[in-house]
Amino acid sequence: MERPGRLLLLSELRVGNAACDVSLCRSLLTWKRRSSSGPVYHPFRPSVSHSVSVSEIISVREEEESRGRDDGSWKKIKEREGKDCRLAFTVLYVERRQQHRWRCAEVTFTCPEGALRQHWVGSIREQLAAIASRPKHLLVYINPCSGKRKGKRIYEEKVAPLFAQAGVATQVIVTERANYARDHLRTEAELKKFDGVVCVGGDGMFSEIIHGLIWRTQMDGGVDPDSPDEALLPGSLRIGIIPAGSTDCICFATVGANDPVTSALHVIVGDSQPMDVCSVHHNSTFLRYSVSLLGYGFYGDVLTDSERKRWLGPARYDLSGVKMFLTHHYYEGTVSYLPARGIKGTPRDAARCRSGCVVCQHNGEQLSEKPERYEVDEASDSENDSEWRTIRGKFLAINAASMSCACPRSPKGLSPAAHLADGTTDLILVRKCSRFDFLRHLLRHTSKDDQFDLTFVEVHRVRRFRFTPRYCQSNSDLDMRENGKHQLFSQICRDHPACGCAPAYSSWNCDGEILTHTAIDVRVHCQLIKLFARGIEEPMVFEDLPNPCAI
Ligand SMILES: Nc1ncnc2c1ncn2[C@@H]1O[C@H](COP(=O)(O)OP(=O)(O)OP(=O)(O)O)[C@@H](O)[C@H]1O
Ligand SMILES: CCCCCCCCCCCCC/C=C/[C@@H](O)[C@H](CO)NC(=O)CCCCC
Ligand SMILES: [Ca+2]
Repeated sequence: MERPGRLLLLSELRVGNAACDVSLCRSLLTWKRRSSSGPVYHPFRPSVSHSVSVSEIISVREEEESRGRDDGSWKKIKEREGKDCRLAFTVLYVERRQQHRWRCAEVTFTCPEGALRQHWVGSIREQLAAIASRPKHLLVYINPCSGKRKGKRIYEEKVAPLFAQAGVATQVIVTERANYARDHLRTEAELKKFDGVVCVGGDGMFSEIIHGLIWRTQMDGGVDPDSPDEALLPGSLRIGIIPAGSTDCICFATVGANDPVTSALHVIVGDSQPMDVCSVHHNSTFLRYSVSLLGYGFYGDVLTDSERKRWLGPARYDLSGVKMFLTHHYYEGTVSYLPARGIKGTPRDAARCRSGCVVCQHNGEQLSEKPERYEVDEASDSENDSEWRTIRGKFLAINAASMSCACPRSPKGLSPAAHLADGTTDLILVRKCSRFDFLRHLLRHTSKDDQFDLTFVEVHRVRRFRFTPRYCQSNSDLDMRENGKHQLFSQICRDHPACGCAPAYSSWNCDGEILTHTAIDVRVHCQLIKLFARGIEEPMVFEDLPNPCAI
């Protein structure tokens, strides 16, 4: 029973031919078919009830009076649809489909009189306007070259009409070159005018957006991005991702699907998902930020090789993946890391990071309440500090996954138990092993088997790590990528793997971009940015499922 104080509206309205009791409470719009004997409970004819949370209503519109008036079909429409459009209003709302997809559904209510319709429409609009987290003005960047080059069409056909229906104003910029969006955000964009930034593209385009926004925030706040020890300032604008790229792992891991309509709806309802960001430095020079994968060895080589095959589209990764698997290069070097202590969660947990994740909440609160704890670790981070661990060896792959990196290629991801916003990254070390063993490890990314349960694989949840390739160790300040001799030999070996000579170094794959240095220092910044997302929702239990019987 609803407490009377919470009930805003209760009317008998029609939905199609059926009379319904329709109520609007503070957070719920409910319509329930009346049984023929009135609103009394009938054990053999249960009435169908639908509820929509106001937070998931997209918009409400009054139906047009002119429909069918001129050609005399008005009466027919009335008869067929059982409604008088002059007194009707339609509510557009989020409907959940399979595999975390959202769609915009609608229901039309017919009122007995115009004043009642006004009252209903006005009340719903008032409630929607009171949701402060909904964006009203968005800055949209479209990469016309992402994935299968369909970004512009996807935005125009699937996303723009939804934003228009929801009354979200946009400024749309189609990028003209790589780094156009990043540079525009750094220097030109009037960010005060907007409630968020939307990027239409892949992980590389998202990377441009965060680089622009994070840079601008640090400049405005007087923070030096070149200092690996300085805490970065969080930005105020949320970012929406309309997936149109080749991997789209950031969208997949934060929403659960790579679907432009689903993403647009998460933007409209004003969702918010905090996310960790890693800063990557070489000595005291800032290189890049990363939110998904930092991969040396296998994933670095796959990316380097695939960049020469861009014309192939998303299939380039499969081809380069097979090639690099057969090439089977290993790399020598030293990894040092600062284990994440005093936090919840481990990389071998069965639990996954999901919507409203308690691990992320707990760790985020702990790091913001006791930043000194974090700072103490950071301040005493000399190589001699007992907290730091060091591993020297030969590796096929060194991967740091700050989130699961789930994507359609690997629905559980590189580190299935990694968290979006817990202030840590999972450092995965795959030591030199046979081709057969490496294949076992890789294939486990696509099955239920545990990819870490192998003797040559280890995984550590860390807050900071460093890597130095072996050939840099004699002079750690010198990065051998800048040494012409080694670069030349390495290039020859890369292009002619049959020569049997192992290359000295690989490259880092940083969220799909190649880094210019191999010796790096990586630090996780807990919850530095926010997305228009809510994390992957758990599948609904039976009682929560929308009733399939439409009214
Ligand atoms: N107008 C443009 N012309 C050429 N390149 C662009 C343009 N705008 C952005 N870029 C660059 O294109 C690269 C790839 O873009 P994006 O990440 O959107 O697609 P993708 O590589 O197909 O997808 P994914 O990163 O998911 O694999 C990015 O590095 C980005 O900087
Ligand atoms: C021989 C059979 C092997 C099958 C194994 C499949 C394993 C798949 C794991 C997928 C991990 C994706 C990690 C995501 C990285 C993104 O930040 C980045 C940018 O989009 N994508 C790539 O680098 C693209 C990297 C694509 C790698 C294949
Ligand atoms: Ca994380």
